[in-house]
Amino acid sequence: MTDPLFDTAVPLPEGAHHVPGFLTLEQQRWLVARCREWMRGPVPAHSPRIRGHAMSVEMVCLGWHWRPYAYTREAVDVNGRRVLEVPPWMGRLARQALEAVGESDAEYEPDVALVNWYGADARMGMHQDRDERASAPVVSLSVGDRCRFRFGNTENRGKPYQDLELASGDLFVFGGPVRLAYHGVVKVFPGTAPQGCGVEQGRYNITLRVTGLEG
Ligand SMILES: O=C(O)CCC(=O)C(=O)O
Ligand SMILES: [Fe+2]
Repeated sequence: MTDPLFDTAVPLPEGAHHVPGFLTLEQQRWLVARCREWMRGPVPAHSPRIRGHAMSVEMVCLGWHWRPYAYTREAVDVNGRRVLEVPPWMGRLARQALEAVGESDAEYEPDVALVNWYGADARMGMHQDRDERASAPVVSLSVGDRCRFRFGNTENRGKPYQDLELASGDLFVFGGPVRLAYHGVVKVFPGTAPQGCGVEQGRYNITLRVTGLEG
């Protein structure tokens, strides 16, 4: 189980917020069903390749297709199809998320969602979300197994960083002064997904962002 002291011992920097249990189990199940649909197509889930190496996550994108390191409307590195739009309910959910962390923004309209699937051995190296031109916050939702999430500094991949656990239903937001903080997923803890979340084993993460791109 997550020790509540684990997260509260060191406060997160200004602009970063963690809300455990933001999504109900019912919302989690519903989101998982949508993720599974999106992963079937029109652009199937794939593992993006970075300098010749496939990432360990499987990803599907809505709104814009991300590949290292650019956004396009068509999945040029998969099957060339145009990605699905970000559904309006995701925008509403993102605005609720910002409200929940005290960063209400009625204008927040994410135009891209990256949906990542982590199997038992998947992880994500320290990186910045920096292919967006807009400075709006990133809204991240997790469902399934718990993971160790590393939230670092804006300068480099190394220390100082904070490790926290993201569990099923958790919300994480980073914006403002830490919008470009390095972050990554160090480890997924297999078999820790709660009953009823829609996932037996593995982890979904959805990040909602504003690209600031046109076209
Ligand atoms: O899985 C996570 O919690 C983080 C995902 C992430 O950093 C990304 O998609 O850029
Ligand atoms: Fe990221």
